[in-house]
Amino acid sequence: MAPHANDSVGYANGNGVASTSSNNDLFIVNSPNVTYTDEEIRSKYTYRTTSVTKDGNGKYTATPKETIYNFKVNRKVPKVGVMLIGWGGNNGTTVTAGIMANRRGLKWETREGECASNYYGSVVMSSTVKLGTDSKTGKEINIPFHDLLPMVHPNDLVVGGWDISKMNLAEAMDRAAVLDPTLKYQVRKEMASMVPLPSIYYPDFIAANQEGRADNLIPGSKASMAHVEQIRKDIREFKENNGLDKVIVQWTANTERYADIIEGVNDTADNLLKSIEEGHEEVSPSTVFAVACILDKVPFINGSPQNTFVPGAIQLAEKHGAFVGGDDFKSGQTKMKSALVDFLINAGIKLTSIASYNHLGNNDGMNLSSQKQFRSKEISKSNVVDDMVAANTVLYKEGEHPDHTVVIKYMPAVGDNKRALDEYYAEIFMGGHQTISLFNICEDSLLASPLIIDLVVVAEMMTRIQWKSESEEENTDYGNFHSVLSVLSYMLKAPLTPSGTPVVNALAKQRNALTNIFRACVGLEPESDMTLEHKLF
Ligand SMILES: NC(=O)c1ccc[n+]([C@@H]2O[C@H](COP(=O)([O-])OP(=O)(O)OC[C@H]3O[C@@H](n4cnc5c(N)ncnc54)[C@H](O)[C@@H]3O)[C@@H](O)[C@H]2O)c1
Ligand SMILES: O=P([O-])([O-])O[C@@H]1[C@@H](O)[C@H](O)[C@@H](O)[C@H](O)[C@@H]1O
Repeated sequence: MAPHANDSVGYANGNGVASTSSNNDLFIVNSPNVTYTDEEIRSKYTYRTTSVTKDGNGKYTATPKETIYNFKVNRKVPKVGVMLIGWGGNNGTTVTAGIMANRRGLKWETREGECASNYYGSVVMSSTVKLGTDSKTGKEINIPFHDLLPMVHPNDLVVGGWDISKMNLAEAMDRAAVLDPTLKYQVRKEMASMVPLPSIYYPDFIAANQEGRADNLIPGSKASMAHVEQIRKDIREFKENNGLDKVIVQWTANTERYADIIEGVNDTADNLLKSIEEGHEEVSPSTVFAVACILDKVPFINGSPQNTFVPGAIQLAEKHGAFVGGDDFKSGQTKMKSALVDFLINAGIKLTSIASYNHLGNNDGMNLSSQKQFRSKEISKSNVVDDMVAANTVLYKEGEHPDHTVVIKYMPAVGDNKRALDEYYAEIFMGGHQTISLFNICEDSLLASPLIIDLVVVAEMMTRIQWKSESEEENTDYGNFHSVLSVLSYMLKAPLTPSGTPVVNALAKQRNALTNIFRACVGLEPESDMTLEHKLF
């Protein structure tokens, strides 16, 4: 893997600019459609699709279509900070300690022996993509995903954030009870020096059982934009105090209830701003944070299932050209579901029932023991099969779908080690049935933390990618991707997409979209897996 900014032979030299020399890059694309300078990679990419029309007899006509896009990637790897809302929680403390341990190359004793720091579970840091095939042997050449584009290295991330609990991160790490004591011991001093910034707490949005934690609050109400302005100030100061080029903000605080969508309150950008100005009680803390970030074009990602992005927030993001993404980290039970359902339905097996139960004992589980907060999670965990079912009209008639139930119970004894029990029931050939029963122990925060890292790295990368279509005037400026970063969907249960565009939950499709968009930025075709070179000879 190419060295990163802090290594002696840096992928990025002193001022963070990736060297022009291809020697420091793991690969260079040899194509007339790709050019490299000190600052940029530019590519001319032919996007091939198939346009389909249907005649009166229901017959389709498929017409291949080509659109040429020009992509521009800023190669300068910036100094990036991530501010977590809910920093003192299980995910927040775990991801912070994890980055710290990786940065220091820590090892620690466990019952199974010595364990070394790693980024397992991060698609960016621990998965590979196929670059191509060896020109001589024809064998696949796979490279680390992280080397596909000049991405930030998580070891270089500066972490901070807010929490309604004033507990320092060492004590909060103990409260989370996720990491091994022999690891905690090595990071304790540094973690103890980290104290979450005061946050905003509107009791009606999270479970009443969270009230005991709320001892670290920004005073006053959200009225007159006071909370928005405080959050904006917090982000500015974090950036200045740490000498950062960029900050990404993520919500990993507790699951909120859904906010009612009310005309005149949160249905438009102007109404939402006016409602916050007036202190309207139906604007949630997560939406207030989102608005604060949007106003300063700080990318904001929602790792929880609530509808933070009310219509007014989306409209505001589009108006400001700010990046937003969400919802709800896709960590364990649902990630498995989105892969298994994809496999079953694409294998022509008629899934007819999904029973999805889990119990867990962490604070998130306690918050979810309240019906309104559970409802937010039930929605995000239930909708994840819709696109796969709708795509197979052979198995399912219009509106037909498998039975699907989601149950979550709070059982303190198991802590963060969620027990997920699933039963998939399906019809198979000639009246047969297949029953798949899964028992999946998901150490929730150890599965979610790498996703927090991937969301930061990919979202930041997206701020350095611009595009324009070939058909536009030569002097037309490049533009950013749409404000709603649907490219983040692989890490999320309920992917947010631009209004009117389809929601894709199939895990393989999500990963292909992410990988192939990054490949296109360096002028490489999507990986088709046809391997005709091994079939036509
Ligand atoms: N595998 C996973 O852990 C996983 C997967 C998907 C989604 N999530 C979501 O991630 C979130 C965090 O999960 P967790 O296990 O870390 O929960 P947690 O309860 O341990 O941490 C949440 C933290 O948020 C703080 N908080 C609550 N309201 C706040 C506010 N308004 N401002 C600032 N801080 C606030 C709490 O004090 C707590 O420290 C939850 O919403 C959960 O549903 C987690
Ligand atoms: O990602 P996943 O394992 O399907 O879903 C999980 C839920 O099953 C769990 O109850 C909840 O506490 C976690 O926050 C997470 O959302």
